[in-house]
Amino acid sequence: MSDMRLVVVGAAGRMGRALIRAITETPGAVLAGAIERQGSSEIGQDAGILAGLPPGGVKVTDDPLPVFAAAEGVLDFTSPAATTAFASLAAQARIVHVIGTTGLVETDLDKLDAAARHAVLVRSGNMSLGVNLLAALVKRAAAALPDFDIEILEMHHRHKVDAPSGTALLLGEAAAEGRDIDLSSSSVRSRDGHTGARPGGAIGFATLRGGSVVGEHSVILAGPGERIELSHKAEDRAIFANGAVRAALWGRGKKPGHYSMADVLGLADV
Ligand SMILES: NC(=O)C1=CN([C@@H]2O[C@H](COP(=O)(O)OP(=O)(O)OC[C@H]3O[C@@H](n4cnc5c(N)ncnc54)[C@H](OP(=O)(O)O)[C@@H]3O)[C@@H](O)[C@H]2O)C=CC1
Ligand SMILES: O=C(O)C1=N[C@H](C(=O)O)C[C@H](O)C1
Repeated sequence: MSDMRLVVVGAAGRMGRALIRAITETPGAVLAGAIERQGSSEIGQDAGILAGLPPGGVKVTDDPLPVFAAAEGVLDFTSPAATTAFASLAAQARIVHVIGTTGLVETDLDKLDAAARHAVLVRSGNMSLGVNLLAALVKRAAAALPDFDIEILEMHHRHKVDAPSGTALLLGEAAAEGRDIDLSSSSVRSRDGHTGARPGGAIGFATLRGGSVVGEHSVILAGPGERIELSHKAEDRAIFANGAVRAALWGRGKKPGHYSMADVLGLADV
């Protein structure tokens, strides 16, 4: 089979550059395009150079249509507005759309579901192997300890714009699934002032931002007289980028649908 032709959107971003490196290093994948927003100072730049590699001949452009038409997959770690627009283009081109963008709201997810009727879409708040395994462990722990309080703590770099992180929400969903409860009606997103005692069965979120932290998450299960902490620390964005490339290769030839990283990694039934 020929190498899978992949496009990176948001190519000049922190993840965009990591994705270009991951594609270049992965056998079976080849960089077929690099997209940035109109007006970006990186338009016309060689994507390899942008990612700290030797020049590879793919220039950054702001016109996704012809690039998607000649590709088989797109890797997208941008913003909710950009991702919903790219989803419609990827669906028209019938190419695999791997989405790492976080901060998506219900109306965005409806648009992604519509796109997934025509093309393969793989989306996860965290594309790393470690976090997806952690989610499976959290689901089990939450089910095994129904009376323990669950709190999710995360820290990210100072540039992150959404909270709680996509990973924190993914871990919250795993805990809620383990308890057979609905996350949106059980979560406590912030606390300030006289909050009253902790509601039983709540899943709490706490957010820290600062410096250059790539991503750290802890799920704390607190019971009477003892506490369990399940944690993941990301040290390099390559773990997310490698997961995204793996997802694209997995999605090649699959039926249209909205898939998760747990599907890609075979963890969906763990
Ligand atoms: N699921 C996962 O495993 C991971 C998810 N993420 C998520 O990925 C997203 C991006 O993170 P990060 O790389 O740190 O952010 P950056 O801001 O560094 O990168 C985003 C890039 O997308 C570009 N962009 C925005 N809109 C468009 C558009 N319409 N067309 C083309 N390019 C566009 C931005 O350009 P400009 O700067 O000009 O706006 C920027 O270069 C976030 O939502 C983050 O939470 C991050 C890491 C892992
Ligand atoms: O914005 C980031 O950097 C990250 N975003 C994702 C999230 O919101 O969880 C994944 C990772 O933690 C890094």
